[in-house]
Amino acid sequence: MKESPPVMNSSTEIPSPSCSTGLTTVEYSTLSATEQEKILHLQQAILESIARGGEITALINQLCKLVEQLLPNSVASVMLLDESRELLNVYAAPSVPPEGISQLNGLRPGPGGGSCGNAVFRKEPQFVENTFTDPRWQNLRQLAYDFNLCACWSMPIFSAQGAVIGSFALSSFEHRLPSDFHRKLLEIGASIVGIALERSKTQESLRLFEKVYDGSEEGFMITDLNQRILSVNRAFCKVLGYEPEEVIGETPRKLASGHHDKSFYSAMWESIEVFGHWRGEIWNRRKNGEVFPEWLSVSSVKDATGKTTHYVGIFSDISERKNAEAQIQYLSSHDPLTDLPNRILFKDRLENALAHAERTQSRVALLTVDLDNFKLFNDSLGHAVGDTLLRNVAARLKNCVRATDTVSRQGGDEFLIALAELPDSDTVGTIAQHILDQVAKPLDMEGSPLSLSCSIGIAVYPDDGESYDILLKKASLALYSAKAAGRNACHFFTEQMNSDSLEHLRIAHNLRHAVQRNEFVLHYQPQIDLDSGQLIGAEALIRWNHPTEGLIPPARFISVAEQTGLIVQMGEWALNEACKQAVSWQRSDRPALMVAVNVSAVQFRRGNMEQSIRKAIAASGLDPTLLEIELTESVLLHDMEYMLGLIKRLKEIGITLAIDDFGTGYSSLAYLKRFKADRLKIDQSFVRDMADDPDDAAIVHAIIQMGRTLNLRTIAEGVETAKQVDLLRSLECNEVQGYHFARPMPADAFSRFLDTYRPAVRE
Ligand SMILES: Nc1nc2c(ncn2[C@@H]2O[C@H](COP(=O)(O)O[C@H]3[C@@H](O)[C@H](n4cnc5c(=O)[nH]c(N)nc54)O[C@@H]3COP(=O)(O)O)[C@@H](O)[C@H]2O)c(=O)[nH]1
Repeated sequence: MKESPPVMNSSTEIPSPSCSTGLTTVEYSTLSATEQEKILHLQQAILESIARGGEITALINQLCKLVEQLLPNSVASVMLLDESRELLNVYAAPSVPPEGISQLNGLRPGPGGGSCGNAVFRKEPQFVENTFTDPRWQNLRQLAYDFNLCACWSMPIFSAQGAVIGSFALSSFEHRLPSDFHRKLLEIGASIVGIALERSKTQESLRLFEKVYDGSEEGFMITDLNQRILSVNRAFCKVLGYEPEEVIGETPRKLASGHHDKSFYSAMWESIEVFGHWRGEIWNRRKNGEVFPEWLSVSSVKDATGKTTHYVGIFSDISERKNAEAQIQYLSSHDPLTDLPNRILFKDRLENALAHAERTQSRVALLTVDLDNFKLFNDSLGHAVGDTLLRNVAARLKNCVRATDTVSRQGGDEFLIALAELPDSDTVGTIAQHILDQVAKPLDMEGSPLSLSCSIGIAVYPDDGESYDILLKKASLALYSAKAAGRNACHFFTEQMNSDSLEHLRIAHNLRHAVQRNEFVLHYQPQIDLDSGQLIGAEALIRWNHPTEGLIPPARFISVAEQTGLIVQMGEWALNEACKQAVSWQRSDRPALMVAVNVSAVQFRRGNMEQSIRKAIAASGLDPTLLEIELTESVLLHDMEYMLGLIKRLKEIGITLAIDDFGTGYSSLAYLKRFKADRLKIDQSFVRDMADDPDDAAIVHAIIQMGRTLNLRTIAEGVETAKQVDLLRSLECNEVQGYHFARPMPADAFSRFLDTYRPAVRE
């Protein structure tokens, strides 16, 4: 049995010779005075060693040597059972050569296992006078011969519980039997070894406990039955900041944080009394006053009779874990960019506000806020600037509402606001207008002012709905409507929006079939050169020729087609059809006609525009210089580098480029130059009122000037009156398009128009 050395102290008792094994022992009094004296010397020597605090192996080796001195011509040995309790190994045999030890190791106790094997097997002393002949030495005969071990006397060693753990033996180089004195030596030897090993085990356990107790990361506290602290470990002192002497004698109440009421402690002590333990989270106070969370386990310690004698508390400081949990909790409920609550927390807060509003009969408004053209800023100025803009907007939104309201970021440039406890809907309108004004205030971006705007959709509880989902859906519809109405506006939800959204779904469903059945037609609207009055081209405009509803204008289905992606197929068809048609109009007696085709942003993102255009030209045989594609500014600014490359390649084929709805977007000179646009189409919203509104006239004038500076032609769309024509001419606009000249018409009607058209004679 492998044993760790014990640490013995001077209080360790030398066993009384009569209490060694419980076997019949030699009476001390039967020994002679000299023998008694020798035994006393032996005990004294061992005691001195113990007093010096020697190790157990050294102690047992010394014992062997001392006993050997008392029996000349002999060697002493201690063998112990291994952990399996099946084999004996030499623990100490200071005078036996190593070869002898290796022959002895692994000895199986049994009738032929020599004196030690038999002592352990039979649990009683074995005195073999002649090892060469005795049957008990049958399995060890060779050893006896090799080392001239003529006789061998062995005494079993017992544990405190009475189990045999090994043997103490004296092997003699002469055939002989032990005298009483020798038997006494054996008894004392076996007894000392037994007790020393036992002590060693206890000491080891104690040392282990001490190690755990003092080396532990967890705080330990031991109290008596009255909860007076008896002992605390190092971790306790480290966590709580007390020295042991500051808490010993006190009760754990010294550590109380005041965070728990009486019932908490009563429940805790009830559990300890009934179940013997309590485990849970508790807030305690450090010496410096700081309150911190602990994971505490308190157990009662009972004696052999089951009576509680002590309480042990073990705890760990869980502040860090709690902080990490709080951090995770925060991150999972907040947007990292703006620090605003995210969708999950927003929903929770709104639902609480709704429950409160139901009780107090008040109103709650849900606002969906979306920045106008944010993507343009993000793509053109870079994401770092985009992030700064979002953080600024978040701060402004928070400043527009009360602390009890919630502003949240849903991702991208979308924000949600919950306004709680509102007296009426008018207040919402006022707050929404304030938000529009605040967001529209120029931002200082590293010295350059930057203007943003936003659109807001509003749904109000209980008028528009009673749940988060319904209010969100309705506020989103209202937002959609605000965007469609030209942005920088706030719209309250109306039932009309609901039916519009149902209409949207219906269109999305039918559009798919329309694409399969090819239910589209192109109408063409003439474009006139203002100077000469000549018809120079046509804009191809798609219509849905619905089997039951008749011609449906693009305003009703283009955005749905874009959202569903169907625009890619529809746009490809329009391109092919317009090219074919333009070729069919070509006749020697007619001037060459340009055909302009609208191309949506989605076609650039999802389709292969370059290939589609090349194919349409190849299939129709149209001179590429007679094809113009109309793009809005926003298409060009999305993924600018890619678009620059693509437009460059298309222009190399000869295709021309018109910027549609010019004036409503970014209107930047820089990108017009980079993209080498050919024509600017002045948005009809400016043309419509230019005759009456000097601001619109000024914008039209500025666009025409800008075009001239950059060597671009300008075309005004939506021209309906002669007055507008005159004004545009005076501003030196190049071309015009509008109902004043002709509405968009089917291809055959356009063909007839071509034949009958005569430029108006200018006065
Ligand atoms: N991606 C594609 N978009 C397309 C395609 N065809 C059309 N469209 C887009 O739909 C928008 C609306 O088109 P439509 O209803 O045909 O309106 C055009 C004209 O009918 C209208 N117009 C022309 N003159 C006047 C006028 O004097 N008064 C007045 N009130 N309206 C007039 O303007 C529209 C032409 O606009 P524009 O394209 O900006 O030149 C249309 O704007 C396209 O965006 C398609 O095939 N693909």
